[in-house]
Amino acid sequence: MPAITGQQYINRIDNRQTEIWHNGKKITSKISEHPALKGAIHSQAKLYDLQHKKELLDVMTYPLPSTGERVGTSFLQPTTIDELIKRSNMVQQWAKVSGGMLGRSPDYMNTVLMTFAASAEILEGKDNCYPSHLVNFYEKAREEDLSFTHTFINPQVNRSQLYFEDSDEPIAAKVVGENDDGIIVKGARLLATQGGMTDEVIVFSPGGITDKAYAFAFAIPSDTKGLKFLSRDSFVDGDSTFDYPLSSRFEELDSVVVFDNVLVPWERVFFYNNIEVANTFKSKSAFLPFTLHQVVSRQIIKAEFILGLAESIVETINISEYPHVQDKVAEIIAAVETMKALLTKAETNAAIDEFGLMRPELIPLQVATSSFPKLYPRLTEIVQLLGSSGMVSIPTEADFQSDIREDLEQYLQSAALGAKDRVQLFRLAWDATMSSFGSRQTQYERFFLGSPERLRSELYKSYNKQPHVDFIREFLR
Ligand SMILES: Cc1cc2nc3c(=O)[nH]c(=O)nc-3n(C[C@H](O)[C@H](O)[C@H](O)COP(=O)(O)OP(=O)(O)OC[C@H]3O[C@@H](n4cnc5c(N)ncnc54)[C@H](O)[C@@H]3O)c2cc1C
Repeated sequence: MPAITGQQYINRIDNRQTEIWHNGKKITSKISEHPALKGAIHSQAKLYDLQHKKELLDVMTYPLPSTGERVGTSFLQPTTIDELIKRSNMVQQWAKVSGGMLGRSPDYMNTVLMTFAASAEILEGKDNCYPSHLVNFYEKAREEDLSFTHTFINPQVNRSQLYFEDSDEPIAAKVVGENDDGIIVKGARLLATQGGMTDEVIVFSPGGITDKAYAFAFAIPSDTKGLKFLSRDSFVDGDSTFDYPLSSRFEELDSVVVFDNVLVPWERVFFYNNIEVANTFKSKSAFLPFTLHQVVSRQIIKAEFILGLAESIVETINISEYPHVQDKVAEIIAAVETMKALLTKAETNAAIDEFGLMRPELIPLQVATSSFPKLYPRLTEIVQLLGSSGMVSIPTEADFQSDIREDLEQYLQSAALGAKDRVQLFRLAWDATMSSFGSRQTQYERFFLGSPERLRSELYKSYNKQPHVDFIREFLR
């Protein structure tokens, strides 16, 4: 089955017996009908449907050389700059559906898996490493258009550098045994966004491993025996897209993943019991440049969404004449254009890497992704500052159908819009920046790639500063 449709995605997710716990209960209904999950699942289905739109076919899919069947572009291993740009066009096409709010649309993990498989030769000849398993799994995922959640970090128990887990029962997931069929994993991992609403979960060591029991990488179906997704409380307050324009459609949920003596079949183990590989595979692989390329492509759409939102508020209440308002919107414009310029530089300076991939230049992408955790909270703050009391003068759809409708229409009208349209706009601004959904978006942009300080430290370490130091030396001569 090549690139799937939305309905195929929904059927597959519903047919799985995935164990998801939500608000004190195990979900027993169809997952796609559960109030906390249905919005994001149906939005994700729309993404898959775009793969079949005639006019988008060449952006969203590509033909497999072996069979000619069309598969999703996010699986494409690019060998030319045109193919690299095709990848970012595809990411942006999907991101536009949610204004960039679906952080873990399937292209994110498809990209990650694509890079891991392209770099599988790193595992060749190493102890307890199975490069062919990784390549086979990538090909299966590409041909069946599988969707993924992932867990790359350990529970937040004690982050001191001196901490070693010594509890009798594992907390962080570790290998507790192996047999003819595979490895057995027990313990927990964080933080699977979309946990339960994907076909599979991909699990990689968090890095900085000193005990080989924690050194592993594998992928298993979401409904594997013993695997549980413990979801956080939902931020969906209702189905109305007028009242909750974003949370009703794009609430992805985040979950703790519990492995209760889960058997991972050998053919799904990429490596285990190898500390050196666990600590270096991601950094030696093509993971970083291509994942950041996906991330920046999406973040541009999100910044453009915020720009559109801010300017819509400005026009609606007619505040464009004030210099500080122009200054604030210009700040968002500068963010959008800077992010776009960085993406263009990364693509223009792409070059073939050691794995034969057309790799985007890393530094501009690191600059963009290490800036965005600071930029995004500021962009949402600007929306709040421009919207002022409008951000909370937001009656509901039901209010507009009640006896107070005439009052609302009279007193909540604005320079450019009637009351209902104005409130609809401000509810969107509220949901993007102030609701529990909006606050989580800010936290997501701050942390989803790792802590912002670590991103900037990586930029510091990888940037070639020497020419600039030489410049100063020359200058002082
Ligand atoms: C909304 C959201 C969705 C996410 N989705 C996913 C997902 O789908 N899959 C996934 O695997 N992960 C996901 N993550 C997890 C994300 O990767 C982590 O939040 C990130 O790596 C930071 O780890 P942490 O949350 O454990 O923070 P911690 O490491 O516990 O950090 C807490 C604080 O301590 C500081 N700190 C910790 N260690 C050090 C140190 N050594 N030196 C200096 N300061 C330190 C940090 O800077 C931070 O301020 C998600 C996170 C969020 C917020």
